[in-house]
Amino acid sequence: MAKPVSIEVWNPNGKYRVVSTKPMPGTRWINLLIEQDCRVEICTQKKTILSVEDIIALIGDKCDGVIGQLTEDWGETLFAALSRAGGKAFSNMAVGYNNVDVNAANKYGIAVGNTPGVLTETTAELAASLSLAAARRIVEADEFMRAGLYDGWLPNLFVGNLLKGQTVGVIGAGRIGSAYARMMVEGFKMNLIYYDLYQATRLEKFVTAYGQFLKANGEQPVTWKRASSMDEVLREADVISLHPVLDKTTYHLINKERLATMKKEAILVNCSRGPVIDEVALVEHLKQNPMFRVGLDVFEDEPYMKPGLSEMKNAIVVPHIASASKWTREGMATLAALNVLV
Ligand SMILES: NC(=O)C1=CN([C@@H]2O[C@H](COP(=O)(O)OP(=O)(O)OC[C@H]3O[C@@H](n4cnc5c(N)ncnc54)[C@H](O)[C@@H]3O)[C@@H](O)[C@H]2O)C=CC1
Ligand SMILES: O=C(O)C(=O)CO
Repeated sequence: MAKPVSIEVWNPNGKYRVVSTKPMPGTRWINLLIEQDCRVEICTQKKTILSVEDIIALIGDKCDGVIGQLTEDWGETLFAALSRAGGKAFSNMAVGYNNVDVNAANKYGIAVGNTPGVLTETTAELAASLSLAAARRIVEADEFMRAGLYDGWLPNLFVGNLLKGQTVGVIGAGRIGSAYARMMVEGFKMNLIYYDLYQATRLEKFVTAYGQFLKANGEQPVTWKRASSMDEVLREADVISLHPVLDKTTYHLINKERLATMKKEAILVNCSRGPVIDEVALVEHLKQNPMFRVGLDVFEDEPYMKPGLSEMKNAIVVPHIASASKWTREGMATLAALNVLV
């Protein structure tokens, strides 16, 4: 049995017991729960990733709902424990729910919620930031300055890629993929090629209208194409950003063979889930192709990186912060609380 976990309690006499496995930003989510007569217990344990045993200890004998995190393994064991404690709802503070076994939740009659929408623009902005940082070699250049290596302007110093007029490729043109595509098309006048199982009609209309606007103003219009396969995107695009869900169909979507079909100077960005890329194959590809660059927010064995990745100058790595804006994180916490109330 896991050791007892430390908790902070709000509204101790509330009728319903709701547990949050982590402190979350803002107080709105706490107030919403208190208004509905909940006793709110927040785990304050100094341990980033809670084990299944830790969470079972938190659930205890009586628990009406849990707000959990994407780092936790919400499968049969936890849903059985929550059901035994009388629980009726589980809310994942994330839009991605690949850590949740929805079938197990259904089996125990536990409703599952996630937090879509409030993180769309924030996540797309990080994907755009990584695209720009990779194209213009911002991290390498910053390290160079801090190391005191700059001794004057040079024609060949940190030469990168111009985005204007190049092609941006989006794989998974849902909420975030479409928001990212709009940023890159409108902000940098890139042409779009995308692959998704469904047609992104609103995105296509946006790019068409923007292209017409540019043309009417005497500028080169932007274009769009819906690719019939993912491979077409990989072959044609200069910057490729991955935004699909993680499931069986997208696991290792980017592998050794597919990396080999990409342009030698392409940029690959991943703000979806780490296992969408075969990270071992990626490290090898980065070694063999120094002009190929990546911007990664997520990793196959999070929080770890595959051997060799951290040494690659052509990789920018950030710790799963794509949705980390104050507004978004407070919004995610609010949605997560509303999910356990309905
Ligand atoms: N790095 C981070 O902090 C964040 C990561 N995410 C990840 O981004 C994912 C996408 O989020 P949203 O855009 O809100 O979801 P969404 O459901 O709107 O978009 C996902 C898209 O992927 C497409 N898709 C599914 N299977 C596919 C396949 N085999 N090939 C191509 N496309 C496929 C779907 O048709 C859909 O359009 C989440 O599931 C989550 O894993 C989301 C937010 C923050
Ligand atoms: O929401 C998600 O899926 C994340 O990865 C974190 O915002």
